[in-house]
Amino acid sequence: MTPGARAQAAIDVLDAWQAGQAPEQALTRWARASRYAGSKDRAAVRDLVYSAIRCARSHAAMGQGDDGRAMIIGGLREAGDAPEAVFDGSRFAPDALQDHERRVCDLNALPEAVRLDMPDWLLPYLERSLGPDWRTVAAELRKRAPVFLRVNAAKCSRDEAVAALATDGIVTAAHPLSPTALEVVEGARRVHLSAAFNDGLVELQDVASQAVIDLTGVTAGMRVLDYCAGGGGKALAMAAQGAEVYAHDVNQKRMNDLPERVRRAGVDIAILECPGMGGTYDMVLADAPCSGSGAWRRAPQGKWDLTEERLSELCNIQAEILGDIAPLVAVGGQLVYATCSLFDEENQAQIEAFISRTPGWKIVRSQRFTPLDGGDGFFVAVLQRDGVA
Ligand SMILES: C[S@@+](CC[C@H](N)C(=O)[O-])C[C@H]1O[C@@H](n2cnc3c(N)ncnc32)[C@H](O)[C@@H]1O
Repeated sequence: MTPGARAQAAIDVLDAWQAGQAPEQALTRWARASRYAGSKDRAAVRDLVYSAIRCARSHAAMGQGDDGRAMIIGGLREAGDAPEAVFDGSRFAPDALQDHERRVCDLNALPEAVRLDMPDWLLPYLERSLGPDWRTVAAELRKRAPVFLRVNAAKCSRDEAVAALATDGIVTAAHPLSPTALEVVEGARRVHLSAAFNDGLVELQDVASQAVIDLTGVTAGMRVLDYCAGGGGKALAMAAQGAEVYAHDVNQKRMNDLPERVRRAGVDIAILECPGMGGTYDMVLADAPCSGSGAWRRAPQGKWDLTEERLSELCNIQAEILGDIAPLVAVGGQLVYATCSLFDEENQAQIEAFISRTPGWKIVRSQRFTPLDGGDGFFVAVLQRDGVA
């Protein structure tokens, strides 16, 4: 496909997104209807679409409109490319620029929320939660996230994983945020096809997500319940440390891929429908449903979908989950609460509210990561239940 044809495809997908389709669904529909598109074309269209969604407000403004076409024009302008070269009206390419679309608009001249690609209502939340860093963090969320791998300590060392990945042309570098983390420097699209991945030496997992597991202090032999296991990323990381891991999720379907991931990793994880039936645990992890604001580089549609009402609903669900899991922690055991949110309401404030309404608990440690640390934004708090185990 020509650059113009790829741009037109991205415009169609973005228009479908604006009409209410999820980006992945819109991309899949486009790909099914466009059998001529090769893997490089599909990857290029996906990149255009996700860059546009991350920067939807600013790029639309820079493209003098509010639709997919304007977003792609604006994106080209921010990248320093001339939109006229792509919007030339040739076969399969978008129509040539209209007069109003030729007006150049500088990113720095846009209002703050537009320039930072945030809904207006979110700015005070970001400022309150992140302090003086908030603008830098918001600007970072406009960029594409790096790809990280977790080395499966149950199967190999970090150096062995680096060497195995290199045989498939995947270049990685150790990341300082976690001793298990590798950042993919070259060949990210080949990871799924590599022998290292298929033999379970590595898993795709954000570096901050790995650092959260490091901070739990999980050790071999610990009986651990992952109460909100989802795809099982954190459950797998804890099992790789030798813990006896039980996985639960209110939505069982979210764990559909877990048995295959467990097999690949060469670990054991028991899937539980009713975690209360299993007695108490040394550690219960709640990687709670949240705004996902720390991961808006990867799932940027989330920042446009979130509303104040939804945020407050999520805070209520998190408080409920904390109340549900507290009795599952053994006396003297630990409750680990984590979110991939940047907002204080879902993080420290949530934990402080839990401590103040639930006697018998203390905060052992808590930490927040932002994309300025390299990975996704994350929060983790480790709480201890009073008493002798
Ligand atoms: C952030 S995701 C978990 C991601 C996962 N831990 C990982 O590392 O891949 C949150 C999960 O919590 C689940 N969830 C939501 N409400 C829940 C509840 N009340 N009890 C248990 N799980 C819940 C959701 O289905 C979702 O899979």
